[in-house]
Amino acid sequence: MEVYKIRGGNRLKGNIKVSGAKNSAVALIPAAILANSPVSIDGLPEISDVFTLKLLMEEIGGQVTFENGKMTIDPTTMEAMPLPNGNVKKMRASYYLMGAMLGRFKRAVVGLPGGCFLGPRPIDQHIKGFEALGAKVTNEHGAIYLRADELIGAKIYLDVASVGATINIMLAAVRAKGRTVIENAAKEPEIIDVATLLSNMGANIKGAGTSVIRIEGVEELHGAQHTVIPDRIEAATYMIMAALAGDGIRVDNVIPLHLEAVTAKLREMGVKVEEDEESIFIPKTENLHAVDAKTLVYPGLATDIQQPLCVLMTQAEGSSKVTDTVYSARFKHIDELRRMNAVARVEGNTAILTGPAQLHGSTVTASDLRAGAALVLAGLIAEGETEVRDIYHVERGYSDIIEKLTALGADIRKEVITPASN
Ligand SMILES: CC(=O)N[C@H]1[C@@H](OP(=O)(O)OP(=O)(O)OC[C@H]2O[C@@H](n3ccc(=O)[nH]c3=O)[C@H](O)[C@@H]2O)O[C@H](CO)[C@@H](O)[C@@H]1O
Ligand SMILES: C=C(OP(=O)(O)O)C(=O)O
Repeated sequence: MEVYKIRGGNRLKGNIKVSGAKNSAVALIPAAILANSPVSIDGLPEISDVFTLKLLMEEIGGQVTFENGKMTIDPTTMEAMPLPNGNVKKMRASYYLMGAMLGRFKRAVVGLPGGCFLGPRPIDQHIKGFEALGAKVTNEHGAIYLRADELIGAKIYLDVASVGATINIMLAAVRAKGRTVIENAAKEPEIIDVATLLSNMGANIKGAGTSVIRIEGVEELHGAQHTVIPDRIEAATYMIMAALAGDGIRVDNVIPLHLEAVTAKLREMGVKVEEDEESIFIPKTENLHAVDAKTLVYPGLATDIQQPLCVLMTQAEGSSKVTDTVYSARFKHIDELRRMNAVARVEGNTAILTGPAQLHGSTVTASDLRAGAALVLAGLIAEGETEVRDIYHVERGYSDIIEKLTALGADIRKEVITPASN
């Protein structure tokens, strides 16, 4: 089993470069299925979700190269191969194969996705959208079967502003006949990024990034070149790390606008955040104040940053509260932080953390991606050694994390431990 071993207490300094956004990358790659010639995507993060998608593109017959963050996907030889099991289960966003394959082939078989368990994660809104476009959708032994004679544009009101449902419906609707209108669409920057690639492929999409997206279906989509936007969640994680353990850290390759909610919350806690055009500098933080926070859909504070933010709250003077309104059970990290001496508890969909607490190194387990990131941050400020287990979750979303943190002065390494030392 691979683990991270972190010796806490080092002060960190220097520049850290954010990689391309996971939540864009995992939709941009399946979008290539819709083209009739190769699609190239630059700036992709080297994370397991991207490697898994490369395998999935190949499983359905695509020719794929991936070098130095650039993936070129030739979709011309792809077929509507059923994907009921296997790689689709390793990640959440394999659900985008449903929309993209339905758009291109008018049929698909895709196993229900894996990914982070954050409490229930239904895909009913995706399915409602596909059905509205004319697909027959059934769940057979844990795989979703989608079939349509033709896709016809429709008006779809999402009951929840779901990122995945918005993108998935967009992927199918760009090849439907006529106009699709998605109302109460999610507004996350990754949706704009995917719409930009699709538009460059010849799609007709208006309103991405607002709550109403209008799509006029087209007969064909062609190849295109695209560069993925920076990962705002990775950036926010490193901003929090800078506030916890930094003696001056510049986070490079960011779009500050995408980070407004986290920047505001950090400032409220007493962190100095100096924004530049494409970077953010955080000088050494002296005193942290307790705050209350609530996760919301974009442009609110992202649920994906709630778990790392909890670590900062353990270091703030007083009692902080963070309520997760998107995933009410996303608190598995709290028990692990308590093992490290954090003073924290969960009440309903709210975590309450009292600080400042001197964290102690411990053996802890990452229950999901951002819980893992939170435990890495906690390990960096803990007294003694922390061992983080189940790091495969972390590697779904943080490109070169060991190299990036080591370059700032962190004492973190990956080790293989044998079951005997469990
Ligand atoms: C690959 C990817 O982009 N993952 C992100 C995406 O996940 P994902 O797209 O899966 O999350 P959604 O935006 O769909 O989920 C938002 C909320 O809507 C609910 N819901 C969603 C779909 C549905 O059909 N029915 C339903 O009830 C969910 O349970 C959740 O409470 O957005 C989440 C919320 O910002 C982030 O945490 C994930 O990092
Ligand atoms: C929950 C996350 O990812 P996914 O939706 O891919 O599981 C995340 O990125 O924090």
